[in-house]
Amino acid sequence: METDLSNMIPLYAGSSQKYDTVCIFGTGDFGRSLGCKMMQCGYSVVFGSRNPQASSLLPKGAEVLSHREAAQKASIIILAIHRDHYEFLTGLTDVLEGKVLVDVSNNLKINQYPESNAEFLAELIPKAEVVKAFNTVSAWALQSGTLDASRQVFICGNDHKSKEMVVDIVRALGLTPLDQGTLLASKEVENYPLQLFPMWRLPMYIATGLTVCIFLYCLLTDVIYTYVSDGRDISFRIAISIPNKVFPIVSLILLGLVYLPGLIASILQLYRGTKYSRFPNWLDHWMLCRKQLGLVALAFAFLHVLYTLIIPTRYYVRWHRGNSIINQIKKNETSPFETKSAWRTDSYMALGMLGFLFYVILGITSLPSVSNVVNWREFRFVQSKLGYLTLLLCTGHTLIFGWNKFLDVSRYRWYLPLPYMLSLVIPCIVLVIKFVLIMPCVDKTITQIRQGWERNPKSAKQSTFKNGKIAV
Ligand SMILES: NC(=O)C1=CN([C@@H]2O[C@H](COP(=O)(O)OP(=O)(O)OC[C@H]3O[C@@H](n4cnc5c(N)ncnc54)[C@H](OP(=O)(O)O)[C@@H]3O)[C@@H](O)[C@H]2O)C=CC1
Ligand SMILES: [Fe+3]
Repeated sequence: METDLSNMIPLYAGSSQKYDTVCIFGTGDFGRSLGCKMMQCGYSVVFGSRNPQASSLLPKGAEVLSHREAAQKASIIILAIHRDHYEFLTGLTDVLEGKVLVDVSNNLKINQYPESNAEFLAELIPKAEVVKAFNTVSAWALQSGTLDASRQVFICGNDHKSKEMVVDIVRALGLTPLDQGTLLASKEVENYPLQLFPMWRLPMYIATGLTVCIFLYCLLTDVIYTYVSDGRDISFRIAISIPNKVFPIVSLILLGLVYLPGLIASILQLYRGTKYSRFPNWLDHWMLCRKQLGLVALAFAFLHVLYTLIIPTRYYVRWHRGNSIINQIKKNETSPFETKSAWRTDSYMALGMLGFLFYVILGITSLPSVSNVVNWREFRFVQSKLGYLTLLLCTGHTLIFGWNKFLDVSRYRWYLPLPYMLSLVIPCIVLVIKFVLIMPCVDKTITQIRQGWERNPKSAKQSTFKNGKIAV
């Protein structure tokens, strides 16, 4: 920790607003940061340490005593020490009896021990009430003014009153308490800080897999095909031309994948005739990471826009343009103006720009700071209606870009479909299914099912009971 806490002056030192005394065991990074924050908020803090005299970095006004003396001064003891060192607590069983022990510890690996640290502590000191809290808040965040995500404090414990006491402290520190239930939940809570972007993992795997596959496909049908059939080296296309094919293809496929699980869910509900039946786990997980899929899709669309904007400045494009003008001058001819081509290029660009605008609106509304200020109906309107409109515009953009290229057999290299055609498969499937589902007769049944109607109530109840959980 770089900040010297010993120079920090508690905000409320000497003020009339004083809370209870809280004891913190351990004068390490976390103990010191939490202690300082608590003193700033009006708590008296007493530290319990192995070496009370040697602790020089502590905030001014903090009392440092031996573990036994410190524990006697407070009804809440926050254990800012690692689980491996908990054993010494057994020697303090008599003073810890009836006290609230707050376990803040984390592990180095997911499921490192068979039981959670909090459960281990509860077994070690059965006569104390153990509450798990603060483990997702970093010492750094406590010192530097908390970030939004680290403001949440997950709390779990078996005793309601003890949990309430911890909730009060959390609130007083300006943090947000989130009750996670009994100590049974502590294992999950301890795994939270060890999970790295859990909802981003699947979208990133899909995006990386698609990017690699489509890049190789374009490389094969463009650079390698030209080299093998004509002996020409057009490998320079690897830098801009091929990525600018890959980005829109991946973006459109990902956007299609954002809306596909919702449709699969509707079809499943129609087929089962009830909503009171769980979706398969893969579908649940897919639905949960739709926002992340959409944001990755937006990033790819953004790259496509950037790469397209720099096209006129490329050497190859400038050379090609100059060359064709010189050729026309040499032959003393002018290529005729084609209204059809003008219409085609203008309309695919117009659809592309509009599609991108809605894409950006979708991305912005999915940000928590924006989605928090719109109500559920507005959020659904943007994410569903505007989302399908975006998909429609972007699919239209790609269809017009492709135009009648698919009719030209010479374009099919090694009999493989044109790259842009790959991007259309999923979006077209999604749009067709959506079109069928919004037909009044189908839509009416889906709406009824979503309002709780069941085609076969008896069997639905049995399956709900069997699964022990109700799908919403
Ligand atoms: N650092 C962070 O950002 C976060 C930490 N945590 C958790 O907080 C706890 C403390 O972390 P942190 O402060 O970073 O760790 P440190 O290593 O900085 O501090 C741990 C403290 O525990 C005490 N200690 C060390 N060995 C023993 C022992 N054998 N017996 C008794 N006490 C001992 C020491 O205090 P003394 O010398 O005073 O006895 C030491 O300063 C950990 O469980 C960690 O998982 C949770 C969230 C975030
Ligand atoms: Fe495009």
